[in-house]
Amino acid sequence: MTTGQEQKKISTSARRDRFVYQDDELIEKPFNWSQLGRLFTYLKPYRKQLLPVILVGMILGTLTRLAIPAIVIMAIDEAINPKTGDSSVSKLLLYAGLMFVLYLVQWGSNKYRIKHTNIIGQRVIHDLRSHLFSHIQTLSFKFYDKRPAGSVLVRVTNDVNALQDLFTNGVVNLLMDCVQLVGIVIILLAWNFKLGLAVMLTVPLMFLVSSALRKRIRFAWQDVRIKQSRINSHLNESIQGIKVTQAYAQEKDNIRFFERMNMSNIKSWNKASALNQSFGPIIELTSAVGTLILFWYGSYLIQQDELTVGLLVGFANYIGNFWEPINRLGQMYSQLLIAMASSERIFEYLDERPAVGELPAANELPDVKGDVLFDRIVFEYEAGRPALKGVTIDVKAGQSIALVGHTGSGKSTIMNLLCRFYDPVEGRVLIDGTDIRDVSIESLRSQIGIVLQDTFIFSGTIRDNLRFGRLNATNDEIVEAAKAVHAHEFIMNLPDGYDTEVQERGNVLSMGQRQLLSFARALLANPRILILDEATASIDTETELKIQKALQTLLQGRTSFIVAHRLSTIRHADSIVVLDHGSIVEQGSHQELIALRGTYHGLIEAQYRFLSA
Ligand SMILES: Nc1ncnc2c1ncn2[C@@H]1O[C@H](COP(=O)(O)OP(=O)(O)OP(=O)(O)O)[C@@H](O)[C@H]1O
Repeated sequence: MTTGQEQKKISTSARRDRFVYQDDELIEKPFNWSQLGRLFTYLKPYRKQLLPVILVGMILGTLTRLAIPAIVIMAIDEAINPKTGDSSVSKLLLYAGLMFVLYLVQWGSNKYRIKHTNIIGQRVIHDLRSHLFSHIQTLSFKFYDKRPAGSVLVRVTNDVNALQDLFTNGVVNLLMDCVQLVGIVIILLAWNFKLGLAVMLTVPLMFLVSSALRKRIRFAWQDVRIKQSRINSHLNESIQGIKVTQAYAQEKDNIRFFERMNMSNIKSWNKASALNQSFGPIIELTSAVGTLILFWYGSYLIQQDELTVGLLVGFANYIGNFWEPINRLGQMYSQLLIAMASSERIFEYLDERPAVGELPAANELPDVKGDVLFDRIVFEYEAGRPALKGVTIDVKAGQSIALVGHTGSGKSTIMNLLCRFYDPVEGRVLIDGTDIRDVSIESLRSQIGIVLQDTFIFSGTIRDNLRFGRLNATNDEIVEAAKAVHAHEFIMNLPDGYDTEVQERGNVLSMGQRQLLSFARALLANPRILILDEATASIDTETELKIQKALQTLLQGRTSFIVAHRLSTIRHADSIVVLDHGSIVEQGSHQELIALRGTYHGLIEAQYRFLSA
C-alpha cells in the first residue's frame, strides 16, 4: 500500500471516531542522511571522551577479534599439522597462550567500551531531551493550539527514549562492525582471492532482498510511534476530562475507544516487529549458502594444493565472524530506522520557530508608566476568520478598562495580544509609546500581571505557588499579599497552612480559592499593568464583595483591564469597551453607556432578567 493511501486510511478512520487525533501523519521521506548527521552533532561535546572509546574499545577490540582466527590457522598449520617437520606441543602451547592473552584483551576492551558508550549515550539523551524541553517552553500559544498535550509529551519522552539504543551502543557497534567487515574482506581476499570471492557471492543477493524490506520497516515503526502518540493524547485528555466523562457516564465508551486504540497499537507493533525479524532468516540463509560454498570449494582447493587445512578452518572462523556483524548491521539498520522515525518527529518540533519572535536587537522595556494603545488591531487565529477587526483602545496610565461583550466577541484575544501571546496581523500595540514587538518578551511580560480564566496551580506548596508571582518574595510579603486578597483565611484553614502541598491544577482547592491564590500571585508580582480575565467568575457573592475592596487596592495606580461577564463588577471602571464579533460597538463610562441604551444596556438588562427570573 502506498503512503498516500495509508494516510488517507488513517485520517478517514480517525474522522469516524469520537476523538480525533490528526496531528501526526506518516511522513514519506527517503532515508535522510543529513538528519542522521544532525543527530550526531549531539555527540560533538563528547569528542574527547569518545576518542579513547574508539581507540581502546573499538580498534583494539576489533583487532584482537580479527587476530584470533589467524592464530588458529598458525596453530594448525605450524604446530598440529605442519607441511614440513613434526607437530610441536610447545608451539601449540605458545599459540594457546597468545590466544588466551588476546581473549583477555578483547574482554577488557569490550568492558571498557560498553561502560563508556553507556555513559556518553545517556548524556547525549539527556542533552537532547533538555534541548527539546527548553525549546518547546519558548514556543508560542499557536503551537500548543494545534497539538494535544499528550502528543507533545510523547515526543519528549518516547521519541527521545527511542534514540537511547542508538546512542548507548548503536553508533560504536555500527562502526566496529563496519571495521570488522572491511578487515575480514581484506584478509580473506588476501589469503585466497578465489575462495574469498566465492564465499562472498551471496552478499549482494542478501542486500537486494533486504533492501526491499527497509522501506516497509521504516513506515511500520513510524506507524507505531503515531499510534503511541494517539494513545498518549487520549490518555491525557481522559485524565484531564475525567469529571466530565463520569458526569455524563461515558466511561464505557471511553474504555471501548481506548481499547481500540490499544489494540491498533499492538497490531502495528507486531507488524513492525515481524518485519524486523524477517531480517534474521535472510541472513541465516545467506550464511548457510556461504558456508556450503566454503566447504565445497575449499576442499576442492585443498585437493588442488592451493589451500591448507589451517586456512580452511581460519576461513570458516572468519566467515562466522563475517555474518555476525552483517546480522547485527541488519538489526542496527532497523534500530536506525526506529531512531530516524523518532528523530524526524523530534526535529520537526525543534525546527518550529515561536510564532511570536523576538527581534535580534530587542531592547528591554524600561519600567513602564502604563499608557497602553491598541492601534487599529486586526487579528485572526486561523486565516480568513478574523477575531478582531480593527480595534483601537487608548488607555492612560492608571486607568481601569473593562471589556465586555458576548461570548466569543474577542475580549480575551485583546488581552492575549497585550501579553504578546500572539502578534496582530495588522496594527500595533504600544506601551508608553513603544511597540511591544520591539522589546524583549521577558521584559514585557514581567511588567504585566495576569489573572487568567483558568487558574493553573502547580504541584508544590501554596507558598511556592504564590511565589510564582515573584521568585524573591519573602514569606512576610507572601502572607501580606494573601491577606490583601482575603486568601489568608482559607489558607490558614488548610492542614499545613502555607506549606500545604497541592497537586497539578490544584484539585484540592475550590475554583474560588484557586482564583484568590492567583490574585495574590498577581499582587506579589506588583505589575504596572494588570489583566483580570473573568477573574471574579468563580467567586461567590460574599467572597466577591470581600475582594472588591481588595481589588480596589490591587488596581490602584495600575493600568488594569478587566474582562468580566458579571457586569456588576465593572461598574466603577474608568471606561467600558463593548465588543461584538471582533469590533468595538460602544465605549464609555457605565452611566454613559446606560444612557445610550445600546448593546451594553441590553447586556445589563439581560443579566438583570436572568438573575431575577
Ligand atoms: N486558540 C484559538 N484558536 C482559534 N480560534 C480561537 C482561539 N481562541 C479563540 N478563538 C476564536 O476567536 C474568537 C474570540 O475569542 P475570545 O476568546 O477572544 O472571545 P471572548 O470574548 O474572550 O469569549 P469568552 O467571553 O467566551 O471568553 C472566538 O470566535 C473564538 O472561537
